[in-house]
Amino acid sequence: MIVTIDGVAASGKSSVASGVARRLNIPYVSSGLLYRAATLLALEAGTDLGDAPALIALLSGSPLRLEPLPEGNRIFLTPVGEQETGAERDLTADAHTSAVDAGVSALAQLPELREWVNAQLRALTPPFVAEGRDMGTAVFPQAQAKFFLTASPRVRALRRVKERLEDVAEVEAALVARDAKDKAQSAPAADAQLIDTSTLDLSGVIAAVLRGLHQPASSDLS
Ligand SMILES: Nc1ncnc2c1ncn2[C@@H]1O[C@H](COP(=O)(O)OP(=O)(O)O)[C@@H](O)[C@H]1O
Ligand SMILES: Nc1ccn([C@H]2C[C@H](O)[C@@H](COP(=O)(O)OP(=O)(O)O)O2)c(=O)n1
Repeated sequence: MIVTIDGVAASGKSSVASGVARRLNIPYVSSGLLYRAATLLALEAGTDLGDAPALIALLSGSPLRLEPLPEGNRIFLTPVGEQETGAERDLTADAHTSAVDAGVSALAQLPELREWVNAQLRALTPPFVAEGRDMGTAVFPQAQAKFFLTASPRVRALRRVKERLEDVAEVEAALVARDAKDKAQSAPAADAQLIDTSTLDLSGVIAAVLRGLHQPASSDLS
């Protein structure tokens, strides 16, 4: 079984995917974490976020390992020279900074980078919950159940500042700008169930998804 949870930035995808996956006792997979880790490595290496061949070359020499932990995915890099020792660097926290937020959409619009991410996702063995932007459309169109989360920009910004202690108006503007840049790959699947999470708490959204696993496609659960 594959369940997809797509949605706009900070709509609750990873928290909801984690909660649903734990209830179903299966892993969940964060596709955004792969885009974020690639962006972090590019920023650190000074690689142009629009230069697909240079990015692919950088990533080919930077072995990444996505660990689909139920309580939150983590991503690890084996740094150059550490292949023998097996020592890894945990990139997860550094992949969630405002600098990565600001750069990730440029990299994510490159077809070569999307293929790099998608190949890793398609190599995974089901069952799992996959979350991102295009899980139910481009990557796993065959998924058994698909969801698309939205929430108003202000609600999403208020949720994010609880994590990062930044200015709400600035965070809201950055979220809206990123939604616009990610629009091409962020359309809901025709058979996705839409959930507006603006007035639901996390357990309410998880419950709506669990109910929706048994609903016909294309119903509005909000
Ligand atoms: N329905 C909700 N009600 C309240 N807070 C939520 C809800 N959904 C998510 N959150 C909180 O909002 C923040 C962003 O959620 P997250 O799962 O990281 O979103 P995304 O993966 O879409 O970026 C997190 O701090 C999370 O705990
Ligand atoms: N399937 C995906 C997942 C993420 N992306 C891109 C677009 C997003 O701005 C970044 C980061 O995604 P992520 O899901 O981690 O971001 P948010 O938690 O929603 O802020 O990656 C994508 O293009 N396709």
